[in-house]
Parts: sequence; C-alpha cells; structure tokens
Amino acid sequence: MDPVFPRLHVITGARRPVEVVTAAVAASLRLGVPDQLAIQVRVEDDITDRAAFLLAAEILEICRPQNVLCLVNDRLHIALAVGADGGHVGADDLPVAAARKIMGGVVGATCRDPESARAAVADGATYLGVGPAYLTATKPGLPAPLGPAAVGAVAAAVPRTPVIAIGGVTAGNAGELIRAGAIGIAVVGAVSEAADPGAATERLLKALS
Ligand SMILES: Cc1ncc(COP(=O)(O)OP(=O)(O)O)c(N)n1
Ligand SMILES: Cc1nc(C(=O)O)sc1CCOP(=O)(O)O
Ligand SMILES: [Mg+2]
Repeated sequence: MDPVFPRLHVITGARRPVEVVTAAVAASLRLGVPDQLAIQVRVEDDITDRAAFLLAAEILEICRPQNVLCLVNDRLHIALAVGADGGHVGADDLPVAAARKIMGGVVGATCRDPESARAAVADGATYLGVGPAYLTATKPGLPAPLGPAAVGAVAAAVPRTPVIAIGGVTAGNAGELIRAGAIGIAVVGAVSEAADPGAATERLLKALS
C-alpha cells in the first residue's frame, strides 16, 4: 500500500464545485497535509463533455500547484485531456483493465465485495472506492449500506491496495470505517453541502489523523 495515498477524497457535487475545491485545498494547506487530500471531479451525466472538460481543467489548476491529487470520475478521456492524475470507474464505466490500458496514472475502481475487489486489483486498480458505507441521498439507486464490517472485509481481501469508503460518510462516522480497515474516505455532501466547506474539510482531515 502506498503510504502517501490521499486519505480524504472530496468529490465535487452540483453546487459551487470550484468554490468547494478552493476551500478544501486551502483547508489541507492550513493543516499542512495537502498530500492527504484528493479531489475527484464528478459531474452528472447530463453535463456535456465540453462543460466537464472546462471544469476539470479549472479544478486541476487549483490542485496541481499545491500537490493535491486530482482525479476525474467516469470520463477518462477528459482526465487524459486535462492531464489529471487519474480517474475513477465503476460498473457502468470502462472496465478497469481497459481504463488501465489508457491511463498511466491513478485508476480507482468501485467495488462492493471482496471478489470484485480482488478482480479490480488484478486488473490494475490503484485504489478501491467501497460503498455505500451508510445511507446516502447523494446518489439514488445504490444497494443497501454495507456498514463498517463489510467495508473492512473488502479491505482485508486486498491488503496492499488503499480502500476508500464512500457513501454517507461524515467526520462522525469516519473513525469506525478506518478502524474497520479503510485507509480513507470519499465524500460529496459532507463538504459540498456544508455551510463552510473549508471547516468541514478540516474536520474530516482531523478525523482521519
Ligand atoms: C472514491 C469513489 N468511490 C466510488 C465511486 C462511485 O463510482 P461509480 O460506481 O462509477 O458511480 P458514479 O460516481 O460514477 O455515479 C466514486 N465516484 N468515487
Ligand atoms: C457517488 C457515490 N457512489 C457511491 C457508491 O457507494 O458507489 S456513494 C456515492 C455518493 C457519496 O455521496 P455522499 O458523501 O454525499 O454520501
Ligand atoms: Mg462511474
């Protein structure tokens, strides 16, 4: 497992993504841990590639000078076009092996059980997003929450690969996911919906320290 793989992944939501990313990056700098933060640019499916490209390019410009990892969800052609550090794929996206073929950098893969986790790692995944850990209103249609024990079972199946727990994660429940075996967490609402996204990022980073 890479010891410097970021432990807090802030995923953009529909609301004020650039403002949220700016605040999150600034918070990581205040705490002196920009290498512990990753930003994942995630847009809804009805957003055009052009708009997604422009957003990803703007967000990469905020992240790169500060050594904050910048990933793009789903649209690996956009990750490559802007020169992001990598991308994240799930069941409806490019297969992990195909993503690995075209992406030299980080490839994240969504997995919900030990078997698919082992397969994703064999196919070249750098890290796994495992969830939903808890109930979430951010993405409809997800399976029932796994809870910390099932997240831990996935992590135990791939001991050399960072597992990032996602879905309903907050500063209050992050600790039990880490104790269960996740190396980190990914959040949308806990930062995007916060009145103060910078303060929310600080709370999450402190919960992981
Ligand atoms: C870190 C992380 N984990 C899981 C996901 C979900 O990816 P996916 O299943 O492809 O769903 P969408 O995000 O594309 O709707 C993620 N994005 N990040
Ligand atoms: C995009 C996404 N994927 C999930 C999965 O389990 O695959 S949960 C999720 C949404 C995470 O948002 P929030 O932090 O607001 O719960
Ligand atoms: Mg996807």
